Amino acid sequence: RKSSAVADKDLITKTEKGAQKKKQTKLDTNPPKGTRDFYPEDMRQRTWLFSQWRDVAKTYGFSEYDAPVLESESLYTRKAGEEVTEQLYNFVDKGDRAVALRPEMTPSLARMVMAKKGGLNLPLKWFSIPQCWRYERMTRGRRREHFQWNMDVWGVDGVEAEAELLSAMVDFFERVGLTAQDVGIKVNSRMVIGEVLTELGIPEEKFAATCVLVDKLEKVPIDAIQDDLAELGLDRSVVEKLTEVLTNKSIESIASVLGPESEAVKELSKLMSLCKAYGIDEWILFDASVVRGLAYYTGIVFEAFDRKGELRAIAGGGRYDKLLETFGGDPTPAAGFGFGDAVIIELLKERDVLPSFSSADIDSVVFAMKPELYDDAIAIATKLRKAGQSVDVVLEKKKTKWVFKHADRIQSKYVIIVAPDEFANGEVSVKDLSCGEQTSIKIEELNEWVEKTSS
Ligand SMILES: OCc1cccc(Br)n1
Repeated sequence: RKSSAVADKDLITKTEKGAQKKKQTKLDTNPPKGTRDFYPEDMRQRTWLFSQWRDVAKTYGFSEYDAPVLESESLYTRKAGEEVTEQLYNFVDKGDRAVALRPEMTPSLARMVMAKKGGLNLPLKWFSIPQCWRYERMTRGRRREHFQWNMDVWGVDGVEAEAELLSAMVDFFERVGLTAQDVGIKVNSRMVIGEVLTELGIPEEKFAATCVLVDKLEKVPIDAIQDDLAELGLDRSVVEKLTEVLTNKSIESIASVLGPESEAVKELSKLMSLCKAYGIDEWILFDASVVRGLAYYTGIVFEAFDRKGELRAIAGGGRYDKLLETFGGDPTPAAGFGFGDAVIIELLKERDVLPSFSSADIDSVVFAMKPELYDDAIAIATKLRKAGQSVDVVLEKKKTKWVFKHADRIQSKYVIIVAPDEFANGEVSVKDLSCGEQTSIKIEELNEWVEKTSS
């Protein structure tokens, strides 16, 4: 047996060697490709954005729900050539199940509604702020995750549901300091395309995939999707007729194309008059070229955009009356929107209306001038916390100079100094960092001080 001293020495050498070995394989501190870390300042910004979304949802009487970020892949196998399903973040799990990180929330919502088999009292007005995922080859270096505010109304046939959703979107924009000069919301109905395709004798089952292709036409030249169009059996004349119809920028002009009995024209006209009733019509404009890229939309569709045209769509949504049936459920009307967390932040920055999130909003830093006063300092901190203040306690022996620098750095409003002489007189010293003034306050009057300074 080695003496304990020798054994200890060996152990230390081994530990050092271990540490050295560990040092060589340095951790990659980046988050996984396409994902973000939220440090405290980022998290304050995210919490602020989510609280704006939650406030609007509450104001409109919507209830929050959630579902797993992981879903069965079968929820998203729609085979309509959508970007959102082609870039699925899917894999086979250890139980040999084909699963995916949700790329959107609506299918989870449909699954939850279907699970209750009519046991839910309609209409439903539900909202959620899920993190959604896509697996895009990093060629374009785009993000693979975002948080998307979802608001949905289930069980309402009429465009009253869409009008309520549009009003909620506008309410959010106004809350964060944007105006109808900054943002517009383009509104259309997929029934416009539906009526044109019916006129041209294209069967109903090609409707969804055609809409997805038309949406792509907005972004790429027609040659890029010629094969897809051919595969769908859409010859050039059909596409030319469609693109000609989609150039219409007024409901009157589309009415001249579709005729006075057009259902699309009727629902669009009704939606516009409801928007006037909400007082949001200056935000809303008809644009027949808006189709959105999700296959399951069946009627009204809309998308919010920045009027300077510098950013991608801010938010989008529409009616999706057939989604439950595609999952084998009962026909249930539904409409909703999705609102991503990235574009809106870019827009608020660009319009210079994004608040600052540098401050952790600390009211007081409390510190014991002498270690023997530490117990008294934490008793005072506890008193201030119970009175409603957010208090940062200096947990170690620090010089006063450090404490003032620290308090300044975290933008605290006050520094409470527990010093021997004042404490012996039943007082603490309070420094107001907004003006530098330092006064003594009786400990038994601290609650009144909190009251006075927080009003
Ligand atoms: O907007 C489409 C989408 C879906 C999931 C994740 C991200 Br980032 N973007």
